[in-house]
Amino acid sequence: MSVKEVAHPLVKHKLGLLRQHKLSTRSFRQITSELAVLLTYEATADMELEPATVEGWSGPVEVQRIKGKKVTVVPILRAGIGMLDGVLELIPSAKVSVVGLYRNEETLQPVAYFEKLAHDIHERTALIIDPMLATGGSLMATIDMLKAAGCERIRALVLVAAPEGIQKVARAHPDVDIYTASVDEGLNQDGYIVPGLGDAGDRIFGTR
Ligand SMILES: O=P(O)(O)OC[C@H]1O[C@H](OP(=O)(O)OP(=O)(O)O)[C@H](O)[C@@H]1O
Ligand SMILES: O=c1cc[nH]c(=O)[nH]1
Ligand SMILES: [Mg+2]
Repeated sequence: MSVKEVAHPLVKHKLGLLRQHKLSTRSFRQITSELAVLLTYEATADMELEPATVEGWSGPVEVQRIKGKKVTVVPILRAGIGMLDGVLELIPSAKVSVVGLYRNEETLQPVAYFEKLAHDIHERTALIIDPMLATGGSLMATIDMLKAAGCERIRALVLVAAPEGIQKVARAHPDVDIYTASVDEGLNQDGYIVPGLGDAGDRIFGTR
C-alpha cells in the first residue's frame, strides 16, 4: 500500500483555508470540491493510455486516450458527497457506487445503512471518496463491501488522514492506495482528527 500526501501548493493552500473554523458552509463546500479535483488529478496520474487516431483539421492525427476508462466513484455518505462533483468534473463518465455509513459516536464503530454499487464493479477501479480518515473504521467497512462485490482495484481519496487510520487500513488492505491532502497529527480522545477539520459532514451540509 502507498500513502500519497499531495504536496502541490494549491492543495496546501486550499487545505489551509478549509481548516479555518469560521468558514461559511458555502465556502467549505466549494473548497472541498476544489480539493477533490486536485486529489483526483493525482490519483489518476498512472492511468494507462492507448494510441488512437482522430480526424484532425489537417487529416488523421495520432492521439492518446485513456485505456479502459472503467472507474466507479464511491462516496461514503454523507460527507463523501461533498467531494463527488469535483471527482466527476475530471471523470464525467464514471459510474457512482454509493455507500452509507455513520460512526457510532460512543463506540466509533461504523454503522452501515446503504449500499448501491455499480453492477460491473468487478471490472472497475473504485475511487472511494470521504473527506476524513480517522480511526479507519468507515474506510475499512467500505473496502470490505467493495471487495465482497468483487472489486479488485481500490483507491481512497481523503482530504485529511490520521496516522492511526492509515495504519489500520494498511495492515488489513495492503493493496489499497490512499491519496490525501494531509496526514495530520492524530486522533483526540473523541476520535476526531487533530488539527483536522472538525465534523466534515456537518460543515458540508451546514447541520451544526
Ligand atoms: O475513520 P472513522 O473513524 O470511521 O471516521 C471517519 C468517518 O466519520 C465521518 O463520517 P460520519 O460518521 O460523521 O458521518 P457523516 O458523513 O454522515 O457526517 C467521515 O466522513 C468518515 O466517514
Ligand atoms: O475528525 C473527524 C473524524 C471523523 N469524522 C469527521 O467528520 N471528522
Ligand atoms: Mg459527520
